[in-house]
Amino acid sequence: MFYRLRTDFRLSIITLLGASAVLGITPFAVMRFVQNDLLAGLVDLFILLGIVSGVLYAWATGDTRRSGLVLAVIASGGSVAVGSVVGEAGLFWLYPCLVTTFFLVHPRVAIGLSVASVLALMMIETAFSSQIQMWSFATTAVVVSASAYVFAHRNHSQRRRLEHLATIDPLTGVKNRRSMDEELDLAAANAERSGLPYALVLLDIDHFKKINDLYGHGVGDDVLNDLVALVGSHTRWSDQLFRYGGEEFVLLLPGVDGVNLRAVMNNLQQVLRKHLKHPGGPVTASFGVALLGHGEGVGHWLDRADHALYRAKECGRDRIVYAEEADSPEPDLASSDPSCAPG
Ligand SMILES: Nc1nc2c(ncn2[C@@H]2O[C@H](COP(=O)(O)OP(=O)(O)OP(=O)(O)O)[C@@H](O)[C@H]2O)c(=O)[nH]1
Repeated sequence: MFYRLRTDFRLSIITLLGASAVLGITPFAVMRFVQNDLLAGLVDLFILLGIVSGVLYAWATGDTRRSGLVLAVIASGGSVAVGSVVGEAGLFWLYPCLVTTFFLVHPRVAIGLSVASVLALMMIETAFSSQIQMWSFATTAVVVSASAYVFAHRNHSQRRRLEHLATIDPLTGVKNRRSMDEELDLAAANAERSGLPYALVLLDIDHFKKINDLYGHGVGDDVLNDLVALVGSHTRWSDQLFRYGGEEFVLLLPGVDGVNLRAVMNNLQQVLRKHLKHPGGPVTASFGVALLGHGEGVGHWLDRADHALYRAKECGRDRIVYAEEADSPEPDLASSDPSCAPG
């Protein structure tokens, strides 16, 4: 529970709104019923039930987008209703609602809801005791909304930047190993559900250390970037490339197997052979390819691709090796005697 609150910002705001509603509105609802003010009591009760249902829905489904919108509408509409039923004492509820709305929905929607709430209250004459009070209320509501907008917008862009930094390899701009783990899990789940074939390619530049040693790290970095650009421009938009570490990459190919997979791999190998270069000549790469087996775990899938890559290196590099089927016995690397078919 605490983990979800720590990692899901919108869920934490929704929960805070729920807790504030229960603690803040319940005493007023009780008081209204005790004072026989049925209408105000029912308004409070409906707002309370609406907010609590929204919070429970968000926790049960994880759909904080939809529940955030519903809660923002309930909170804004509720504060207008309270202001019109109980008059100026109810106006103060709009301020916390204005602020939380900006953290629950997209800023444009929040602006729309805030303007609509303030205008609605201004049109309901019973909400204010004087014109001065009405305009003071409108002005302060605009100031609160503007501040909330700036803060929410900044918070949103910083979170997006952090997410980007956490998932992208800074040198090459492709996704890093962390996002790869997530995407492979998604691929395995999707394969299980839909039966779509998935191929995983471990791609490792040959003798990369020599390139660094001979020409310097800058040239090595350029080779890595060139490789990423070449792979990107010779694969489909649905294929995904990840930097696995150092000079090793993972390419995830959905929807290909059999002859098509071999055609894709041969084409990729030819492209790299032809276009990937360092100042002294061509750069080659070795490939380990594994098709996801039925019900196979991601770790096992990666291991099979890794073993295939190991064999490609053992056989002299610059070649593609296809892993055994997932349900074949594990190749014993220590004693393996790879049959080195031409690459
Ligand atoms: N320029 C550069 N080099 C890197 C980067 N990350 C790792 N390396 C280097 O990549 C080299 C990897 O060397 P090895 O693991 O020996 O692999 P290799 O020389 O390609 O040999 P094989 O894979 O067996 O063909 C090391 O020298 C690392 O310093 C990077 O971001 N930029």
